[in-house]
Parts: sequence; C-alpha cells; structure tokens
Amino acid sequence: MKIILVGFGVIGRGVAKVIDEKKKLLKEKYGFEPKIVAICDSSGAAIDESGLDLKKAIEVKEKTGKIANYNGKKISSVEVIESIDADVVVEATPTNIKTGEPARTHILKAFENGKHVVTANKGPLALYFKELVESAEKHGVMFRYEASVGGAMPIINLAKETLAGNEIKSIKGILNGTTNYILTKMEKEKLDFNTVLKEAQELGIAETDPSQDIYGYDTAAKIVILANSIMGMNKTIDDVKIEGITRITPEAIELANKSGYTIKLIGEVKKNKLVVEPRLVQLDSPLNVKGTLNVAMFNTDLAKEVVIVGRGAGATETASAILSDLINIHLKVKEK
Ligand SMILES: NC(=O)C1=CN([C@@H]2O[C@H](COP(=O)(O)OP(=O)(O)OC[C@H]3O[C@@H](n4cnc5c(N)ncnc54)[C@H](OP(=O)(O)O)[C@@H]3O)[C@@H](O)[C@H]2O)C=CC1
Ligand SMILES: N[C@@H](CC=O)C(=O)O
Ligand code: NA
Repeated sequence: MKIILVGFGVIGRGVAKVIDEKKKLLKEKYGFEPKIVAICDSSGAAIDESGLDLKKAIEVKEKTGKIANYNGKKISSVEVIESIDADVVVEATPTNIKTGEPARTHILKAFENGKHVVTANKGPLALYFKELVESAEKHGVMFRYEASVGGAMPIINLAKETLAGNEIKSIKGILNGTTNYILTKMEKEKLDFNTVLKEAQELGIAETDPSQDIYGYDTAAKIVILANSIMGMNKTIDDVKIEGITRITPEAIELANKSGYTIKLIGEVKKNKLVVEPRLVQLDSPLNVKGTLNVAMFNTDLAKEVVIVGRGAGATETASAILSDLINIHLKVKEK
C-alpha cells in the first residue's frame, strides 16, 4: 500500500513512527506492507516513490522543522495528492472548525484522484460530512476516520460494526483529552488552568489552536461526527449548544467533591439535541475517568448501556486508530 502523509506534526510523525516500528508484524500478521511515498507539511514535501526512509524523515523534521529539507521538494500538498501514485492519503493537518481547510480540499482531491482517505481531522467531518461521504462513494474509494473521535478509543468503527442492528438512542461522554487532563490536574493537584494547559500542549494532546479544546469546539465537532456517522443525522457544528471549561476553577471542583461529585466536560447527542457543557458527574460514575482518558456511554435498545474508555489523544494513541483504518482498507481491498 502506497501512502501519502499530509501533515507531519504530532500525529503525522506518530503515524510514521508506528508504521516504521511495526512493519515486520504488519507483513506477517496481515500481509500489509505500507510504504509512505510522500510526506507533506506547510513547507513542502519529501517524495520517494520507492518509499521514504521514515527514521530520516522524522529526524529531518525534528532537527530543521521542514520536511522539504529531506530532498528539497517545494511542492504543495494538493499537487502531491494529484500527481503522486498512491493508494491512500492520511490527512493529519490542523483542525479548522470554521472552514474545515486545508483538509476538506485535500480529502476531496484525494477522492477525485481515486485515493482512499484516512483522517484524524475533525474540521471537514464536522462541517461537510455528507459532501465527503457522497464524494467517496461517487469515486468508489474508502473514507475512514476512527481517529477523529476519541483518538485510540474505539468508538466509530465499534458502533458501526459491533453495535450493528442496535438503535442507538443517545451517546454521551468525555471526548476531549486536553480538557479532561486540565480538570483532573486542577482536582488532584489544585494546579491553575494556564499551567496545566501549557502541560497539555507540551504533551502534544492539545489542538494546534488550543482554544478549540477549552471552549468546547473540539468536543462539539466530535459530537457532530458521531451524530452524522453513527446516528444517521445531518448536523453541523452550528447545531451544537457549546460551553467550555474556562469558568471552572479548582475551588468549584473542590466544592463538588464535598458533595460526592466532580466536574467534567460532557458532550451528548440525544434525540435531536447536541450539547457540550461542564456537568456534575458522580465520583463513582463510569464517566469519571482521569487524565487524557476519554469515555463514551451508548444507550441502545438491544445491548442496553455500553461504556467504552480509551486514550483520546497523543501521538501513538491516535496513530493506533489511523493504523487500524489503514489495515482495514488493506484487508477490504485484498477481499476484492
Ligand atoms: N494531537 C492529538 O492528540 C490528536 C490530534 N488529532 C487531529 O489530528 C490533526 C493533526 O494534529 P497534530 O498532529 O496534533 O497537529 P500539529 O499542529 O502537531 O501538526 C499539523 C501538521 O500539519 C501541517 N500542515 C499545516 N498546513 C498544512 C498544509 N496546507 N499542507 C500540509 N501540511 C500542513 C503542519 O505543518 P508544519 O509542521 O510545517 O507547521 C504540521 O506538520 C488535527 O486535525 C487534530 O485535530 C486527532 C486526535 C488526536
Ligand atoms: N485536542 C484533542 C485531540 C484529539 O482529538 C483532545 O484533547 O482530545
Ligand atoms: Na477513536
């Protein structure tokens, strides 16, 4: 499988790292032989149709900040997607919740050029879900986005496959690792908001623009993706009532604790209502998970309540979801 990797930040480099480390296992277990033939960032691209040296690519990026220094290609991501022979585009550029760009254009160009897409990017999914899914179908290619909600936490593919046949009445949970990390540190170590936000950025879990995390827009994007991809709705970010965690203080959490509660940023889709807000959560609730963990509670007709927990952010955690989508595309293509 030839792969074009667009975006070489925390997630893009995480994908390159896990593919490099797992190549023997992937071949033996799945007959899967991924080859990254191009890597793009905002400076240009590294291109080698025989397969890039991923250790060297990561080293060049970390040392110089520009992937174009690998072999000096000043070429745009769109030109790479249109001109380089590849099977899949992995889209890992920053989420832009207002325009969905540059990812929306990257994804549509990939489909138009007969390339499957795997993405972690919530922007285009939250703003143009129907357009993207219809374009993939029209061009006969696959479109997978497990990493876009809950990072490593299996939620989209689990709902589509393992909960198939269920009526999913509602989904609610903690879908942002950065804000959960902040609230956990404020609760346990009484640290102030800005100190912990900086820590989250250093951990590489915050968005490129962390205001998307703390004002609730990242969670809102994920709720829209779940509503559209799992519950068959046709919503956008404008349909979500959104409040973030900027009003929450260590003292407020301490007060909640005294009554047997904590405070969590909860996203919920139920009937036709999509909400993101800080809520009191009982200390013994399955929703009371810590640190960068995410949790989602499904309410279904057959399986009743189903609760899933996993790491919602981080380089290798998110790369895990992207890798599973790549393997699934490989296996489905092999079946044909
Ligand atoms: N971090 C996490 O834990 C998770 C992130 N995500 C999503 O994954 C995506 C990537 O996140 P993350 O890696 O953390 O973000 P980073 O900011 O670390 O990396 C973004 C990358 O995209 C590159 N880029 C920006 N514009 C373009 C462009 N036009 N063409 C090609 N490359 C471009 C940047 O280039 P340059 O290096 O030159 O600036 C950078 O390499 C986001 O959509 C995010 O929401 C999803 C789940 C978890
Ligand atoms: N910034 C996001 C990254 C994953 O989607 C988060 O903190 O969950
Ligand atoms: Na996920």
